[in-house]
Amino acid sequence: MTPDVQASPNDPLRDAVNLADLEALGRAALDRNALEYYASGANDENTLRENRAAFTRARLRPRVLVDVSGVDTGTSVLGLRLSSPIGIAPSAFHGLAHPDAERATARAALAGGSVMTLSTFSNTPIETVGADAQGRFWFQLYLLRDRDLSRSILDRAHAAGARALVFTVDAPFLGRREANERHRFALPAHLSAPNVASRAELAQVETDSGSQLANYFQNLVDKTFTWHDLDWLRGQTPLPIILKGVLTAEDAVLAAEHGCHVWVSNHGGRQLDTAISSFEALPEIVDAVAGRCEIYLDGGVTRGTDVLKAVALGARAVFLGRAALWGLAAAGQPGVERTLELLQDEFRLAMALCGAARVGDLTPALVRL
Ligand SMILES: Cc1cc2nc3c(=O)[nH]c(=O)nc-3n(C[C@H](O)[C@H](O)[C@H](O)COP(=O)(O)O)c2cc1C
Ligand SMILES: O=C(O)C(=O)c1ccccc1
Repeated sequence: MTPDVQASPNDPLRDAVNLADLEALGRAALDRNALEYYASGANDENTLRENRAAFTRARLRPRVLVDVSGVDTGTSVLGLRLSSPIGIAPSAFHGLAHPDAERATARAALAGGSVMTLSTFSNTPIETVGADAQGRFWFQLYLLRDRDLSRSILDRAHAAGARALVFTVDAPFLGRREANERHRFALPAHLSAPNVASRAELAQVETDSGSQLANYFQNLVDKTFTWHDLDWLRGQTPLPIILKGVLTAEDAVLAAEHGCHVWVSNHGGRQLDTAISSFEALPEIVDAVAGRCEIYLDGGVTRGTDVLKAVALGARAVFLGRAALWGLAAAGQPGVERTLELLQDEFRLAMALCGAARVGDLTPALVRL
């Protein structure tokens, strides 16, 4: 007789039953430099923790005796069909996680019927990722002090098939991730940021104190940009513009008035420590925007019930930052696919147990804050 252990060959990805299992696999695959870059939040990491805690505190009010024999998790973002309201947030330097870097993430998003947001600071050129993603990608912009370079990046993203421009507005300066300062985070020599700078430029960055990354970023990114300049940006690209890093009703109203969509985020707790959790910021933003634009959310999403709560309260979709990186570090493309699959399965079950057969059936009445 064959023992059970042999009947089920050891496959760590298949054996992972939730995103925490994938996180453990991903963490184990990284060296200290990469792990601290991915995991860290700003300062005391209050906001990092609070993003998770806010989801956990909110309680569900499930409805019963609804036909949930065929739950449909499908939705759309800016007209793009998604298999569920789960996308991948932009994060820099996927090459720290896996040799296939952003190409693995893009292929996983395509395979999973999701959408990937490609960071300005990817290790892979926009064109390569665009070809892999086959239209299932948005491009995230850090506006650079070099406006000509910014413009050329925008042109390239559009030409490569990006469906939207995600303009990050919460990082004129990088928050202080103290572990990265203490251990002088540096991009390994084999990696570069081909959309913005050559490896040679990167190597010239002052490294005798603190994080190489923070210095590098500070030199490149524009800090003068205001609401008045949005019309300029509007003129540079035909793509829909999403402002990422909005946390207040006031700014959400300004975004809508400027014809932009809103991405509720505190950058995964990596920028302003003690900033409000994105989940707690959501209701006032939904209220203020009053249907004028789409609203997305990221920060601490690791459970199907997190997705359900955010969507019930008015988010069109949620996006995964670190969760996708852990999957990527664990196993490349199949790891990110598993992350998306596990979370989508959890979301489907949560919908069924809440008495919602369609994403459109998710309403604020399901959530008690
Ligand atoms: C390692 C790392 C790198 C990131 N790089 C970027 C970036 O290049 N551009 C950006 O807009 N946001 C960046 N973010 C923020 C994410 O887009 C997202 O807001 C955040 O990770 C969501 O929180 P979560 O990690 O809890 O899911 C980064 C986040 C992490 C963890
Ligand atoms: O680390 C980050 O959160 C981030 O947004 C970033 C992106 C590029 C370079 C440095 C930091």
